[in-house]
This record gives sequence, structure tokens and C-alpha cells, in this order.
Amino acid sequence: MPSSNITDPARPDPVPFAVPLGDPAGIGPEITAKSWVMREARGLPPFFAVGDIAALRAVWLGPVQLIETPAQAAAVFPDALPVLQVGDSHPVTPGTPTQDGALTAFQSLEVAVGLARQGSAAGIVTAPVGKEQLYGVGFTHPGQTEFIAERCGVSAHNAVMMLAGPSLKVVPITIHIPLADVSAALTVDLIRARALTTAKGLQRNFGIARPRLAVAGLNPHAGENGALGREEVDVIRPAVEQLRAEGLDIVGPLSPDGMFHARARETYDAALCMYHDQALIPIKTLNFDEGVNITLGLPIVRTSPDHGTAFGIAGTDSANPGAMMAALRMAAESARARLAHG
Ligand SMILES: NC(=O)C1=CN([C@@H]2O[C@H](COP(=O)(O)OP(=O)(O)OC[C@H]3O[C@@H](n4cnc5c(N)ncnc54)[C@H](O)[C@@H]3O)[C@@H](O)[C@H]2O)C=CC1
Ligand SMILES: NCC(=O)COP(=O)(O)O
Repeated sequence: MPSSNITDPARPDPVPFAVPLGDPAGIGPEITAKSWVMREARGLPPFFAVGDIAALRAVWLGPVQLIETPAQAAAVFPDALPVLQVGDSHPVTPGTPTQDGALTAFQSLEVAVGLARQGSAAGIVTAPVGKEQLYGVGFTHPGQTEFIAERCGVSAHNAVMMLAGPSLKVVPITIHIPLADVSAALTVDLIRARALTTAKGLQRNFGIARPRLAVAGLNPHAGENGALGREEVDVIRPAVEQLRAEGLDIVGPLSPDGMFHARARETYDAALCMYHDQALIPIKTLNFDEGVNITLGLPIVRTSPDHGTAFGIAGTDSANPGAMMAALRMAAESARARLAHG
């Protein structure tokens, strides 16, 4: 499989990134268009939208140009936002998701992953999808992370969701499952797989030679040695000890409430958290407008803004493109780091 290559000397134009527009009724089209407007000011890599041009037209009057292949994108990009149309065009009302829109989002993701896997795109930067809407049209994965991993032949265990911002990087060990199921889902194997992929991902995508990992407990005060819950004693500490014996620079389980203040954050490169909100609340509090969701452990580059579809503000021209631009920049940096570090 070709690696993500944005500087292939045999190709005169840089290979562009594919941006599946996500739910057409969400803010994905708006933040993609606003990112294109800021392309020079923010030094963004070339990219093309994958989806329904009607979704862009519903929120933006700027220049768009249909392309038939990704190879046409680099030449178009300086003057117009290139769009690879997926399926038929459907009417789009921002803020009102539809089944047709969810199907377009699903198909756009599939197309974009295929283009990245075959090397026609340097990677993918996904705009937000509505998970409830996707589930409604037969999407059987918990999220895009697991879908992309499967299409790349990587098991869900070995694909890691990392949320990364200027102040913090976090990894949820369990992701989109009910809180009531978290304890049963936590195993030494899962923590080990996520930690190893995270360490490798920090080296490969961020150029951190010897990553330092901090592992959160699950219970208040990391369980007080079993008095406030057994998960730390039975699962988390054994996993950390095994990983340390394997050579990882890793500490924990730490009290979750005390590991995200500024001085604590200086002691590690990424925090492994036991469930979705334990990881995402601190990063979104600190870095909402520049937080990036990057998938580690894949043969392709995949990033995304940290936020969702924001249906409530879609069509009001108030969506902040900061996280989308950060996702585009991180995709380009990650592709470069992969070339340098292998
Ligand atoms: N990567 C993805 O595809 C993600 C998708 N989602 C999906 O998004 C949908 C809505 O999820 P919520 O929990 O409401 O989160 P959300 O991130 O869409 O919205 C949370 C709050 O932040 C605001 N907001 C979000 N992005 C913004 C931006 N760029 N500029 C200004 N304000 C912004 C919204 O207006 C809302 O007040 C759900 O269906 C969920 O499945 C949620 C997170 C990530
Ligand atoms: N809360 C993060 C999120 O929903 C992103 O999920 P994914 O669709 O990127 O797997």
C-alpha cells in the first residue's frame, strides 16, 4: 500500500488531502469552505472536498469547481475549492439532517478512504458526521475511526483515537460505548494495545523519540488501592507494569482529577484515559477551537476536527474553522513526519 506522500518527487503537484464533507446539514461544509479561504494565510496543504456540492452551495457563495479525479485538485486549488461529487445531488437545509445526507456522508467517507489507500490522496481529513444519522442508514461501526481501520485492514483494538491540541494529547481506551459497559471492556490486552500504538504513533506522527505516557485510573483517587473500586488493582496497574517491563516510559494509574493541571501536563506526552469523556472533557476545555482527532495505527493519515456537526448553528455563518484548519495542518505535518521517520 502506498504511504501518504505529499512530496513525491516523481509528481509535479503535491498530492492533495481528501476532505469528506461529513453530514451535509452540519457545519462540515462551512468549515471546509472557510479553511479554503484561509489556505494561504494559514499555510494549509492542498485539499479537495468529497461529497455533495449542494452542501457547499447551501452555505457558501465562494468559488467551487467540480473535479473528476484527485489529480486535478492541485491545479484548481489556488483559485477554487475542488469538489469530487459523490452520488446524486440532494437539497440541503443546514441544521436539518436527512437520510439522503447521511448516505452521502457514508459514501463520501468510503470514497475518501479508498483514494488515500491507493495514494491518490495524501490522507483524509474528515468533517463531522452525525453518528445517530449514520446508524440510521446502516453504518454498523461505532465511529469513523473503526470504519477507517477496518477498511485499512487494522483491528479496532490497534487503531487509536487520539485528541491532540497545543496543551494536551489524550487517548480514550474505550471509545463510543455506554458508560455502564466501560468497566467490563477494560482489559490488560486492550490497554496494552492502545498504549503500544500510542507510543509508536507519537514517534511516527509527531517525531517524539521517547514518548512519555500517563495512565488515568477509572475510580475516584485511582481507587485508593481497591477501597473505591477494583479496576486499578485488577487491570490498569498490571497493564502499566507489563508495559513498563516492555520498555515503555509509562506511569499510572494516576488520580484522574489531578493529572490535567498545567504542571502535571508537562510530565507526559499523552494521557491514556479509561473512557470517552474522561479524555475529551479536558482537551475540549483547553483546546476546543484547535483540537484535532487523529487516528494512530493506520497505514494512511487521518485527522478530523475535535468537534461534531453542531446542527444548532449550521447555516448561521458562525462556525469557527479553527479545529478544521488545525486538522489540515496536522495531517500535512503527520505525512511529513511519516516520510522522515518511516
Ligand atoms: N468527528 C466527528 O464526526 C464527531 C461527530 N460528532 C457528532 O456531532 C453531533 C453533535 O454532537 P455534539 O455533542 O452536540 O457536539 P458538537 O461538537 O457538534 O457541538 C457542541 C457545542 O459546540 C458548538 N460547536 C461545535 N463546533 C463548533 C465550531 N466549529 N464553531 C463554533 N461552535 C461549535 C456547538 O454549536 C455546540 O454548542 C452528534 O451527532 C455526534 O455524533 C461529535 C463529535 C465528533
Ligand atoms: N467524540 C469523538 C468522535 O465522535 C469522533 O469519532 P470518529 O467518528 O472520528 O470515530
